Amino acid sequence: MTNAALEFRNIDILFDRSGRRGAIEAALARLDAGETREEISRALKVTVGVAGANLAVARGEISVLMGLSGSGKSTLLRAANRLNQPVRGEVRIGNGSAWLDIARCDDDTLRALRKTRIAMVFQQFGLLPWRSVRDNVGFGLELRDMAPSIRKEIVEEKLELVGLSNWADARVHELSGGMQQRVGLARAFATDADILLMDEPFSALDPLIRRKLQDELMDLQKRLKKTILFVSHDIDEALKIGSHITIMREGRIIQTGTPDDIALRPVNDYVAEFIRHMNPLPTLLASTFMRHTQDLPLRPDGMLDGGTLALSPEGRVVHIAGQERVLRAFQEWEQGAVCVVPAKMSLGEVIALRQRSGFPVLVEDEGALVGVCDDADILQALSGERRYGVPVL
Ligand SMILES: Nc1ncnc2c1ncn2[C@@H]1O[C@H](COP(=O)(O)OP(=O)(O)OP(=O)(O)O)[C@@H](O)[C@H]1O
Repeated sequence: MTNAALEFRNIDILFDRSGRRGAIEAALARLDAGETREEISRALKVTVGVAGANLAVARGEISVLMGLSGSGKSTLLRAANRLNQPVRGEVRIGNGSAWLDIARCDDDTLRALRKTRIAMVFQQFGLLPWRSVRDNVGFGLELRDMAPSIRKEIVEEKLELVGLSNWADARVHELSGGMQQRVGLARAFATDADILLMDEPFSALDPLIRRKLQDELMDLQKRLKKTILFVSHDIDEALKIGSHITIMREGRIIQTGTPDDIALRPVNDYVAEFIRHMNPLPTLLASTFMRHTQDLPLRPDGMLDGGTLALSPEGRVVHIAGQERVLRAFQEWEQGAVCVVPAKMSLGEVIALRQRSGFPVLVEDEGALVGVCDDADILQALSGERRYGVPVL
């Protein structure tokens, strides 16, 4: 990938529990010979944290590492700022026109990268409880010896960004978990690092706050265009915020793809099993479960004829281009209106519109009619049949 901000190439990360010289080399030889993590652990007391990982994270995207506990997500993430040192492979970061290998660069370069390019947000916030919110947000800048006046300006701006301006003088321990996590976000944004590493930053929060912070993160990311590598063990979170998702199992990458790739084209049963447990309502988009117009029987009266939206009796089509207009359409609801929705509308919203209107929901893309969602399509999407060809039950 040419526009990658961060790239892992053939990464192996091993942890030696034996203390014996040569244990890592012996483990690598067994790994190359195809032995499993379990076999290597038993024979040599070496844990394979990550094996043969390749991943490119594009500039400005949120890339999510996803998998069960112990699958190697945090270990791979931590290689991005060398909190974990790979025994083989490269961790490449773009540096103007050249590439730097974080896994092998000298300590001064590493320190500089950590100060200016890569910031980390931890699950447990990593805040200093005795300091004020303001001083926590400015902590990274303080370490960089930034002049207090400039620091103050940046800190105020980031506090405003995460909606905590009124809490600047409070001590961190006075804040709720969700607010503390916002302080963590503001601190990461304040460093001006272009790459953010986030290790399950929201997992300690209750579901409502968690969803709100996910929305805020997506919004901030759109505005600030950071490159974010995000660890999660929650498939719904991954599908919601990730532009790419990487599924890991026992230290290995099983699949990397867009949310659609993962949800609609899982490479094996292991990935499909995750998808089986996702909540499809906010995740599946109309484009993924509609029936395409070319697959519909054409009607001589022209109702679904021709592939454009000039298709229904006057005043009975409601154009809905986005969330805001869905809500408005709900308020000014015209009974019996046929809904035309964009291809990016979620299953949950399509169901609500289908329910209100009493008609199948039509799907448009760039002004052309591309598909229709009727009850059968909706039920198939809910049951998982349309997603990967296998019913849930
Ligand atoms: N510093 C370490 N020393 C020894 N073993 C480690 C170390 N860090 C990770 N491991 C091991 O590497 C494997 C992968 O762990 P890792 O923390 O990356 O998994 P994870 O997918 O992030 O799990 P979780 O969701 O529970 O955080 C595990 O077997 C773990 O015990």
